[in-house]
Amino acid sequence: VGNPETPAHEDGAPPSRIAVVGAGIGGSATANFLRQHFGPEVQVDVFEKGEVGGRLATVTVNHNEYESGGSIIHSLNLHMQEFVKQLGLKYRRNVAGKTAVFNSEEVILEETDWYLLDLFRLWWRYGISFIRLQMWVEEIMEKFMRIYKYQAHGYAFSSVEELLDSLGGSGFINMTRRPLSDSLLELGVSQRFIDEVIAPVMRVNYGQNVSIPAFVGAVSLAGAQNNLWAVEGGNKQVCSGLLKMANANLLKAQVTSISPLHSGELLQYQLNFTAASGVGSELYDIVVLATPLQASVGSGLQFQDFAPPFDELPGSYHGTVATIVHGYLNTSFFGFPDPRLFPFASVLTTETPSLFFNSVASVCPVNISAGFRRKQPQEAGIYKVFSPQSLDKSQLKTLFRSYYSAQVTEWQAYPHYGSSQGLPPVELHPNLYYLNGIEWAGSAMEMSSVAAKNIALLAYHRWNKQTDMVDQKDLMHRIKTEL
Ligand SMILES: Cc1cc2nc3c(=O)[nH]c(=O)nc-3n(C[C@H](O)[C@H](O)[C@H](O)COP(=O)(O)OP(=O)(O)OC[C@H]3O[C@@H](n4cnc5c(N)ncnc54)[C@H](O)[C@@H]3O)c2cc1C
Ligand SMILES: CC(C)=CCC/C(C)=C/CC/C(C)=C/CSC[C@H](N)C(=O)O
Repeated sequence: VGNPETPAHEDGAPPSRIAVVGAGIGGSATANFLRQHFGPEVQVDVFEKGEVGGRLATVTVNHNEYESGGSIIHSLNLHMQEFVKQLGLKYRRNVAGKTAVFNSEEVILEETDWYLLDLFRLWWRYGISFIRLQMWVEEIMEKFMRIYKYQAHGYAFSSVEELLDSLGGSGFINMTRRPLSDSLLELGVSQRFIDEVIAPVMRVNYGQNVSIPAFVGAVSLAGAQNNLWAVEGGNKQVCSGLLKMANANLLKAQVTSISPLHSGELLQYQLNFTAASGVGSELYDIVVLATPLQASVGSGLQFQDFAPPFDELPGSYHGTVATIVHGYLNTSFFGFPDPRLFPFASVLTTETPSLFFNSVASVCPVNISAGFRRKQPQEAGIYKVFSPQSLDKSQLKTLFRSYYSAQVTEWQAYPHYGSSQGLPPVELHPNLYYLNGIEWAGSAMEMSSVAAKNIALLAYHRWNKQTDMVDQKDLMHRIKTEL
């Protein structure tokens, strides 16, 4: 759409006003990076129609908060790590707990206290599938980490395809197009391992099956490793912290439409919005849309007067329900009549039509005081259940012997992978950028953060017509030889 080469200003003046639509991690990180690149003078307005944090949110039970959206962060997610450092926030390590896999009749796989025994069991059941898988994920992570070097050197990409190509060549792009199961079978991973281990991980993390693309499959598997952390006090604090650090103006308003305004050589964008106080309209030099634009998500944003016309993007988002339950887990349902003998903190499930939930896990509050311990199943505890639909009373009574409360969050959670072909564009119009296309490669806090840094760099280079910093090839080599 549009021609990215058209300049907004001919005179080399910096932009005076930039708008970001959405104050999730993507929008907040964008505001922060825009401030870093464009300097202290530019006005950065961030529009948010709901809560700062977006899909990073908590629910409160008994005066404690629990993550109901994005909850875990990988130890090699360096943007998230850097935000936490810069904001003076603290890490919260995962409190160890054992995982089991349930197939609707019995627990088919269980972690024990003995690492070597677990390894032996995996080898006995699946051969060397798990070693092959581990090496595959490590290799992908290693290539993915190149992005931090490229971005530190100021390089930007005009599309998600260009970004992926620079990290892992055509192999990475192909991984966004072919099913995870095909890639793993080709790798020599057994069908049994795919059914009993990989499928349960895809169900808990993306609510979908092993036909999701291999790239997001690898992101999901990285999210099942044991080097994970979260932000003490709640992940959404990163968003409010970044907005503050960026000295951005937060406007609690829903942007209802956007249209380009040409006046001679000058191109600006008019944003119309609705706030509690009424409707408003503002002009901006650069606009970043940091929210999914698929119809099923309902951003309420309309594109007006774009030639050629431009509208919502194809594809849909996947509905996932997170239910935070305070109660007594019905361990009999999993084949453990005596709750004292149920050793698991989380139960994943295989792809079984009769199962009405994807996973159930005992969860820790966002503030873990010293000496915190997980509740035993014979005690009332706090559990998070992921399911494709809201749980009815009888389903809740199946999973819990009794419960005090059940708080439901219905998310348009992540792309419904396979509902659209190809990856959405980053550049929608000369100075109008779209962040959330990256989710179609993989949806995670760090993916939105990587996209945020990329868009801030791209907007800066486009504004200053620095074409040599965009879509450069062979960056590994170039960086090695740069002074
Ligand atoms: C249940 C669940 C669990 C997850 N678990 C993890 C996890 O453990 N680890 C991980 O890394 N990721 C996880 N994710 C994914 C992660 O949460 C998302 O990828 C990430 O938060 C997306 O951030 P974002 O800022 O790009 O989008 P969003 O958070 O969706 O932000 C978009 C914002 O834009 C606002 N907005 C929309 N339209 C308008 C408008 N017209 N005007 C003004 N504002 C508007 C919205 O209100 C929203 O606040 C999970 C997601 C879900 C739903
Ligand atoms: C972007 C890279 C390289 C790694 C990110 C790995 C990661 C943290 C993936 C998590 C993905 C995700 C959408 C998880 C959802 S569910 C999380 C958790 N199991 C929960 O119970 O909330």
